[in-house]
Amino acid sequence: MTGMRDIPLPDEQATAALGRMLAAHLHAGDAVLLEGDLGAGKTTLARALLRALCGEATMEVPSPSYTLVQVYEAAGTEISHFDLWRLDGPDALHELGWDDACEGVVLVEWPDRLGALKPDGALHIHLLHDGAGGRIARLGGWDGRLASLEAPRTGEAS
Ligand SMILES: Nc1ncnc2c1ncn2[C@@H]1O[C@H](COP(=O)(O)OP(=O)(O)OP(=O)(O)O)[C@@H](O)[C@H]1O
Repeated sequence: MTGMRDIPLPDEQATAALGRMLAAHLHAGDAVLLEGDLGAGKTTLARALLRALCGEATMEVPSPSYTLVQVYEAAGTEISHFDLWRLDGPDALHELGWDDACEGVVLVEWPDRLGALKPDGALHIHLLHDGAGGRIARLGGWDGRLASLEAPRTGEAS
């Protein structure tokens, strides 16, 4: 993928700060595809992003591991958080309301399960272990919008 950008995330606070920073750039119709092994930091990033989007720093953000999707609302826009690890195939995705969800903001964990439904122009985020206890966020896609992202600020209240 061209136009990739690596952001170092030395600790959990940096992962959360990246989530908050990204939230400020998201609009209806955006898709964020979040990849990473077990323990890579997907939940940390997703929770910070959703809390920032909804403007509620202490909001409960239940894992969609079993329900496959959790839906939030912010300023009239629906934000759908999918965890597709247990998805049974693309038909099940339609039953979960995928098509309507894409009119708002979608945040997808395990996006390889989307197959042909993977949205064009999505922001891809791959969280990788950096070998020193921290993580690296490898950002790609997003039709040139990556260049406009500022580096996340750490040290803010999460
Ligand atoms: N940049 C980071 N550096 C070091 N540790 C981090 C970083 N980001 C998150 N962590 C820590 O990594 C652990 C796993 O994070 P998290 O639960 O978010 O991962 P996950 O990808 O959702 O895992 P799973 O797929 O198993 O649910 C947590 O203890 C979290 O605090």
